[in-house]
Amino acid sequence: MSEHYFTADPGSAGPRRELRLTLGGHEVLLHTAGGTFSPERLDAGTSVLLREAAAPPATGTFLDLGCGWGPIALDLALRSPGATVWAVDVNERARALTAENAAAAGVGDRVRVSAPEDVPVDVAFDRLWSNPPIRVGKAVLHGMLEQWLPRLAPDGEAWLVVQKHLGSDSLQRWVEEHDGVLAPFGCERAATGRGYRVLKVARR
Ligand SMILES: C[S@@+](CC[C@H](N)C(=O)[O-])C[C@H]1O[C@@H](n2cnc3c(N)ncnc32)[C@H](O)[C@@H]1O
Repeated sequence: MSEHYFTADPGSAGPRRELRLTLGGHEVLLHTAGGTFSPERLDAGTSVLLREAAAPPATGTFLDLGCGWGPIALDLALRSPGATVWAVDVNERARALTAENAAAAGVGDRVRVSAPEDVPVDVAFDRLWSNPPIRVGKAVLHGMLEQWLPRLAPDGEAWLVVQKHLGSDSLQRWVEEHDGVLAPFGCERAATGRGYRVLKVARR
């Protein structure tokens, strides 16, 4: 059985940890566990994304694609008091931690934790924020973007953080030059920091 954090069944749970973080301007006490992404600390790339992405609107429907234990979903929900945030992950333990952390942060009623296949098809997203799972390989990553980017609302924006040495520039080119379902979308490099690029994707 695989023990990668990005599988549905991430293997042995490993230690539970407490992390005290400031998300969306609020200090929150969260729990993480082994078998999820970056359980020891807020990932550097996630931190760059939260700092560099344009402030989300106060209301709307947002998506955290690949939520892990939930830092992006919680940041969005705490910043935008009128928003509903879908927190989606294939990893069951990650989803359980996100639900627990959202409840502890007081936003459990606005964070909808879900397996990818359970998000209703008629939900459109005003914002998609993601630290996507690069290590699943290009084919899977590209498939995820082809599945979720077309679900952006007409004025929707996606903000993605990708490590430069893990292919941020080629991912940007791939979106820009896509001549299928992503043809309506442009992709620009909105920020750089600590070896990461923040990409903004929106309809041209
Ligand atoms: C780089 S981690 C980011 C986790 C979290 N958002 C953070 O910033 O700490 C990427 C996440 O994507 C999830 N993932 C992998 N494949 C996925 C898929 N097909 N659909 C949704 N999530 C997926 C992984 O389980 C992992 O939790």
